[in-house]
Amino acid sequence: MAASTNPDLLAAQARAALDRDAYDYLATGAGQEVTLTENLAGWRLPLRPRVLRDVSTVDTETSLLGTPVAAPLGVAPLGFQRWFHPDGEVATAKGAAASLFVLSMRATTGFDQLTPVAGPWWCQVYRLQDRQLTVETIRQAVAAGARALVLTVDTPYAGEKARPTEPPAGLPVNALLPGQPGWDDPRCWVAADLSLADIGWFREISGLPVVVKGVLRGDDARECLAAGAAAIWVSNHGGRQLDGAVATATALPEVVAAVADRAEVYVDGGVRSGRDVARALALGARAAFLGRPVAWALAAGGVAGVRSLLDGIHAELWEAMALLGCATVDELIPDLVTGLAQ
Ligand SMILES: Cc1cc2nc3c(=O)[nH]c(=O)nc-3n(C[C@H](O)[C@H](O)[C@H](O)COP(=O)(O)O)c2cc1C
Ligand SMILES: CCCCCCC(=O)C(=O)O
Repeated sequence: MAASTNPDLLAAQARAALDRDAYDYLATGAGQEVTLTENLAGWRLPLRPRVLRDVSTVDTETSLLGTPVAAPLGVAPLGFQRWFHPDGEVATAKGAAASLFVLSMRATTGFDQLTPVAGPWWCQVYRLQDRQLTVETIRQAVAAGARALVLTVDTPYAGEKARPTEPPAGLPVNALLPGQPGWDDPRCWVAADLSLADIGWFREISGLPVVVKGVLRGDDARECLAAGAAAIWVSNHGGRQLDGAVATATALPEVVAAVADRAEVYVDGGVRSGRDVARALALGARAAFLGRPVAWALAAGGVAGVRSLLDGIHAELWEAMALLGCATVDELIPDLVTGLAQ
């Protein structure tokens, strides 16, 4: 079982538990994996703790689009989770029940098995080439209790990966979609003509807030908000799309400045500790999401592995806040990492 947040240890445990293809699919970045590496480096921002602050109580609670959460962290959408563990998304959702869980549209488990075990959850979506299939899937997500849609916008085409990613025959790669179409069915490929107008379309057909995931620029963030987005998620898909794209820790301040408190901003990519979550919040994010570490923990330890990882990250965040001199998440401000006033 994974008993640590140490990313090297978790990755080694996952490597031991998985076959080579599954491990490579999980680990890979796009191109020469420059962005994959830069995402990690981006968070190595020196911390500037305040001392002589009253941290006799430290409160990590916040809310995400109105949903109260014990800590400002969540599980990023990860496709094909039954490739990593027989219980796949069900195990992850159980392990993450105290956090926010985002279900991938490329899930390998149907809504019916997932919703009885999940805490609060959002559903990640693409606009598929078949609009009707998209609509029917979203109607099911709404009926199953999704509290928001996370529209991924950085994947008009899948970035060419450094390592093989072909899922094994028999893995139900479209388990959420009516009829469970196969991997090679063009109706389920992502629509490459996705536009700002689709943000309003997703909101209308679902009645849910739409979080736009995959934004790296302030001007794009402003346009998404004007088009009806409820929140912006700074992401480069964990370095799996455009290799060379800016690290998310570097992109975050520009997006936060452009959004200017009009909406919540989230971030993922290379977040590996509670200290990284504290850095993300100091730079203006409302929450940080974890991708690969959750899948490593799932592969190595199933439900208990995921729970242990998220509890560990939460504990690290608590400690980081206490030692930074912050009693609440609102006290995590840019000065603590940049030396610049808010
Ligand atoms: C194995 C794997 C599968 C992923 N599947 C999806 C997906 O289905 N939809 C999506 O929007 N992002 C997907 N992502 C991107 C993650 O949601 C997230 O942006 C990224 O993993 C964060 O970086 P990190 O892995 O360094 O934490 C996937 C990432 C990985 C590693
Ligand atoms: C390599 C194509 C699979 C796409 C579905 C999951 C995903 O987004 C990923 O990055 O992997």
